Amino acid sequence: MKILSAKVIVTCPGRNFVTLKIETDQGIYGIGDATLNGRELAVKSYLEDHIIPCLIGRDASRIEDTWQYLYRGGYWRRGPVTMTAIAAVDMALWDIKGKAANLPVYQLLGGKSRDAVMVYGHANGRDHAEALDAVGHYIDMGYKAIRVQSGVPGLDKAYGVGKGNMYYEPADKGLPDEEIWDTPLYLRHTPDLFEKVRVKYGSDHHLLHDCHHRLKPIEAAQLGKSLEQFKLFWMEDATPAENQEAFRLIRQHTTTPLAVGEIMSSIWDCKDLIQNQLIDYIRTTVVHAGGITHLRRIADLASLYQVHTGCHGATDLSPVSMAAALNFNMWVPNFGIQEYMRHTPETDAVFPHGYHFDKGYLMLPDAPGLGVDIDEAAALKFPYERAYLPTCRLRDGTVWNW
Ligand SMILES: O=C(O)C(=O)C[C@H](O)[C@H](O)CO
Ligand SMILES: [Mg+2]
Repeated sequence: MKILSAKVIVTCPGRNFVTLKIETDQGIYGIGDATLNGRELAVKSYLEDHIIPCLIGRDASRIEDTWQYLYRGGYWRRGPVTMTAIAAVDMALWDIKGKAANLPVYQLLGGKSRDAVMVYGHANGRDHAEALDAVGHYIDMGYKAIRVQSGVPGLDKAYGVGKGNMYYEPADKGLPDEEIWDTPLYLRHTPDLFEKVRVKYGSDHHLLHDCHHRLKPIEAAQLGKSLEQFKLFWMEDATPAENQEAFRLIRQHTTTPLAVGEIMSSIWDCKDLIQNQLIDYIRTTVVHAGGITHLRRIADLASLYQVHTGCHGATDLSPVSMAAALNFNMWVPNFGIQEYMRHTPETDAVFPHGYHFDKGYLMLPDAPGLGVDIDEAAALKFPYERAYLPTCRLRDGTVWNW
C-alpha cells in the first residue's frame, strides 16, 4: 500500500488545530494530530515543505522505517516542531494500519491491558471557595481523580484558572498576554487549598496539582513536603526539567509523587529522570513526543524503573491525539492516568470520535484504526486565528516561566 498524497488541515473551532491526512492508493486514509500550541504554522510548514514531498510513494505499512527515516534522515534531531511533525505522520500511519487490518490500533500494539482508562479532570477557581465548588462538581460528574488549581490572593492571574466554564483554554487570540508571578504568595496559599479540599471532601479521590514550571528546585522541595499530608496523586512540573538532575534535590526532600514531561519531545529528554527514578509519572504525549512509535519506547524504558505513564491531555491536543492516546493507554502495561480536558462541541463536531467519559474513565469503543475522523467541510468553516500562550514576569519585570 503506497502513500498517494498527504495534506495539512488547519482549523480553529474555538482554538487552533493542525491535522495531517495521509491518503493511500488503496483508498484508505489516516489522520494524525500536528498541533503545537502557539507555533502551529511552523509544524504546518515543516510538514508541507519538508516532510510530505518525501512521503509520496512510500510504503504506508512501514511505520518504523518511516519514523527512523524522518528522525535520522532529517539530520536535525529532536525539538518540539520536528517531533510533532513526525508524530503526525506516525499517528496517521498507525491509523492506516489499523483500518487495513480492520482492528483498533491497541490490538496492533498487543491488545488490551485494561478495560477503561482512568482520567483526571480540571477543577479550578479564581479563589479557594470557587475551586472547592469545582471539586464538588467534578466529584458529582463521577471523576475519581481531580487536578485542583486556584487563583492566588494578590495575583491577578494564576496558571490553570479557567474563564468560567468547563472548557479551559490557556491560549489567547492576538499577541501573548503577560502575567505577574509571585512564588512566595503561591507557596503560602497552596497547602491551605489542599487542606480545605481534604477537609470538605475526604480522602476518596485522587488529587493532582500542576506547578507549571514556576518553582526553583528547593521551593519545589518545600511545597512537596508541605503537601505530603494531603497524599497527592502527583505534583506536576515542579521545576523546569531541562536539567533533569534538578529533580534529585526535590526527590531527596519529599515523598509527594512527581510527574514531568508534557513539554519533552524525546526519550533523551527524560532518560535520566527515569533511569535515576527521580519521577513517578512520565507525561510525554503522543503528539509532542514522536507519535505512538516513540512513546512506546519511552514507556518501555519507564517500565523498567516502575515509572508510570500520565499523558498530557490538555485542550490543545486535538481529539485525534486523545484517540491515539487512548489506544496507547489501553495497551501500555505501566499505565498511570490520562489527563482529560473536554473539548468544545464545535471541536467535537470537527473531529467525530467514539471515545466517551463514563464514571471517571474514558471508554474506547472498538473501531478500526484510531477511532477518530476529521470532517473537512466542518473544519473549513473555522479558519486559523493567531493565538499564543501567555508569558510571565516577576514583580520586578524579570521574565519567568509561564
Ligand atoms: O494540562 C497541563 O498540565 C498543562 O500544563 C497544559 C499546558 O499549559 C498547555 O497544554 C500548553 O499548551
Ligand atoms: Mg501541565
